[in-house]
Amino acid sequence: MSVIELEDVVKRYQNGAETIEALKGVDFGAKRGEMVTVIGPSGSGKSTMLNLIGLLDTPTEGIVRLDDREVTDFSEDELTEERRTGIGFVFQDFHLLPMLTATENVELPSMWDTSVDRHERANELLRRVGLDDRVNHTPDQLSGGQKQRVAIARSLINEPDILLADEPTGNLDQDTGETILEELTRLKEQENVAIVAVTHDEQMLDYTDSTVRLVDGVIQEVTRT
Ligand SMILES: Nc1ncnc2c1ncn2[C@@H]1O[C@H](COP(=O)(O)OP(=O)(O)OP(=O)(O)O)[C@@H](O)[C@H]1O
Repeated sequence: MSVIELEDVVKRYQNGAETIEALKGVDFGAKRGEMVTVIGPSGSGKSTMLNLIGLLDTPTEGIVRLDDREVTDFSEDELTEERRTGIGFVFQDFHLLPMLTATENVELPSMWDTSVDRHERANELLRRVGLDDRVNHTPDQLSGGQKQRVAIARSLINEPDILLADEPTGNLDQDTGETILEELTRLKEQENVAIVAVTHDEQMLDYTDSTVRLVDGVIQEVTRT
């Protein structure tokens, strides 16, 4: 069963008198333990799709389902909770806080949670991404690939069901990009998360379970690897 699903989703933006149809009836799903990559040219609607999957926006038409529940049935509090704990985000430019150590950056999204030893869990996640010897380093003391590993560890701190990755290799050279993709491939199974990645990077397609090609707001092709 898909943990996140879009059914015949249309998204229109109103720009003054102009209406832009960014998604024109998109069907999409991602399961736990699976990586789905959305690829397409600039302006094809990838970010729009990611915003809907991340519950950061709502469709103009169609249905978004999370764990088989229609998102329109969620209360504001439930939506906030899902965004905070159900979904982890990884960005092209890492979004780490420069004054904080790797451990503190990883802990940050769980600051409200008093039920766990956050420090311990953050260090455990950093160990899992191979950074046990960098826990006390600040971002300026880390390479690009190491920063992205910290960001991946941070995205997992609240044990999300879905990890959304927006151009995760966009700021990395090819070799480093590959190690990050290997890391994500390993983690999707270990952590049992659905990974939805958006990219221009064709090298990602070697690592993904399924590729969705988006062109001008329409899914042109779905390829399973
Ligand atoms: N808030 C907005 N208001 C108006 N139009 C928008 C808005 N956001 C996106 N669009 C338009 O919707 C279309 C899809 O944009 P989107 O950002 O989803 O594309 P993308 O595939 O992510 O592009 P890129 O790879 O360049 O980031 C584009 O034509 C864009 O100009």
